[in-house]
Amino acid sequence: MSTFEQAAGRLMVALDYPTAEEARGLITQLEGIPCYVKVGMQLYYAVGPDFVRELKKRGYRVFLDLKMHDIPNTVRGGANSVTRLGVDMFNVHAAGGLKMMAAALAGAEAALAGDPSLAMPTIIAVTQLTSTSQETLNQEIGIPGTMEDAVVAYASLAKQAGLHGVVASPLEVQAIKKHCGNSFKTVTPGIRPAGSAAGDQFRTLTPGDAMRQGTDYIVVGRPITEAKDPRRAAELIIEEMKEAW
Ligand SMILES: O=C(O)c1cc(=O)[nH]c(=O)n1[C@@H]1O[C@H](COP(=O)(O)O)[C@@H](O)[C@H]1O
Repeated sequence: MSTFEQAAGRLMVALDYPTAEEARGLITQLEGIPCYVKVGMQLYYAVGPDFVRELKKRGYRVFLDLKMHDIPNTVRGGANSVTRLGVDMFNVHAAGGLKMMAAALAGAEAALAGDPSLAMPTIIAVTQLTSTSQETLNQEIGIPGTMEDAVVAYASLAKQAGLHGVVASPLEVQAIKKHCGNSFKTVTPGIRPAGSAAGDQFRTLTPGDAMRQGTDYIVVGRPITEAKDPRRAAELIIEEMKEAW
């Protein structure tokens, strides 16, 4: 059985806000809970790298979720910049291909070579967004076959590129671990505590069920940020994770 702190360390709270003030408001409410925080495009495009530096100064582990997807040279540069910023984790789209993912790793390595005080961030690839259904995958995106096969194929490619793990739904965790090994990290959004609205998420599980699938981290946004009492909502999620350990 895990402790509350151990379980909290595997929760990533999505700071999906338009201003630093609102993000700080949530952080203040979650004070003392040793969770990861995720800065995504809404907050980063509004407030930029200074807010990430502020989070690092305050001792948070930061997942910078910018989902890079561009030509290899551009992604190498982007990965270099975010590594120099000192983030603990960042992501790219696996759909960018092997060379693009390898370029992300090379960009991070170049940053480390230039500044030995930096640590290698965990670099992960988005396989298929958790808002994507089987039907959307086949009919709109144009990838045939099952969602699980598509996710596993991208995960295998990410591993081949030297990345450290993937973003996927909790429903695919077991297949990813089976094909890529247990130490290959899975970061799973699409988390919905029982009774909470799915919203635009399609491939979902509860926090407890996601942990039982063997995921490394769960990502939670609105079930915490839109709760009447966000601290209580986060505590209940961590308790559920802890029970399922
Ligand atoms: O890379 C991500 O973090 C991500 C990938 C994915 O496939 N699905 C997904 O929901 N996310 C992010 O995870 C968070 C989920 O938020 P909620 O749906 O509000 O819990 C959002 O910040 C999304 O941008």
